[in-house]
Amino acid sequence: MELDSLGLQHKLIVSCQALPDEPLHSSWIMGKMALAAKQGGAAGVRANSVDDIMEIRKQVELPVIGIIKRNYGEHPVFITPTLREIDELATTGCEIVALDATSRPRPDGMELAELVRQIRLRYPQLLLMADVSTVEEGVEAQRLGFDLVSATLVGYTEYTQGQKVYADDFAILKEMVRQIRTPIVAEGNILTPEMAARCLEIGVYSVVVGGAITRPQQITGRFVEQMNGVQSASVTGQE
Ligand SMILES: CC(=O)N[C@H](C=O)[C@@H](O)[C@H](O)[C@H](O)COP(=O)(O)O
Repeated sequence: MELDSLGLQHKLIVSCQALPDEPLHSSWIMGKMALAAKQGGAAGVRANSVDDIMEIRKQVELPVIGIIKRNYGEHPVFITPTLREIDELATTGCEIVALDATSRPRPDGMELAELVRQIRLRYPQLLLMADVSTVEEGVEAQRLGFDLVSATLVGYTEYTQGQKVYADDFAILKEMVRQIRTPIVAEGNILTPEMAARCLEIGVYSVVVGGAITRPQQITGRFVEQMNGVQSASVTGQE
């Protein structure tokens, strides 16, 4: 499959995810989230688990980036960690699969290069998106032939803790665009429409927005945080 045939270039992809410990955990709700995203003009969807992807595909005809988040004990690699998750995702017909492409060892001990080789052999049609946390990991993902490189894990690996993709006017994305020819995806903590537009100016291929659209507990939290500590005019006026 050709990436450019999916119509994702310079477009918004909405991540519709709610894990078991989140209030909206439900394939039915994720299907409706995807429908709402489509009505709002999203060009694609990112989703977790076979059940959610199947429901989303019933609701919308948009390209899907599929992942399976699975924990193997205490192992830190959890986004599509092994070939087992790839086999499961292949049953959904999702156009793109995203997987952890950090330099960390995988739970089954397989090297990333070998995993990519096996996926290409089994599923030559599948497009592969590398979820990385550093520019160097993005460079390596390009070398391994990934179709997309996404900044998904910036700030989420032990060695990038505390980093935000938007720091210093998206410095890390600028560096990825400069060093990597593979299309770059801005993902993770893109919180406003202005931020998404800025990522396009910087030269990314697409922007993935999750929580700021589909996690109401996060959206509510930001309202509350902003409002806390503000003294209302009427209260201060009475003093
Ligand atoms: C680190 C991790 O587990 N990221 C996950 C990857 O699929 C999702 O939980 C995020 O929602 C997604 O990347 C979009 O990011 P944000 O929700 O910040 O817009």
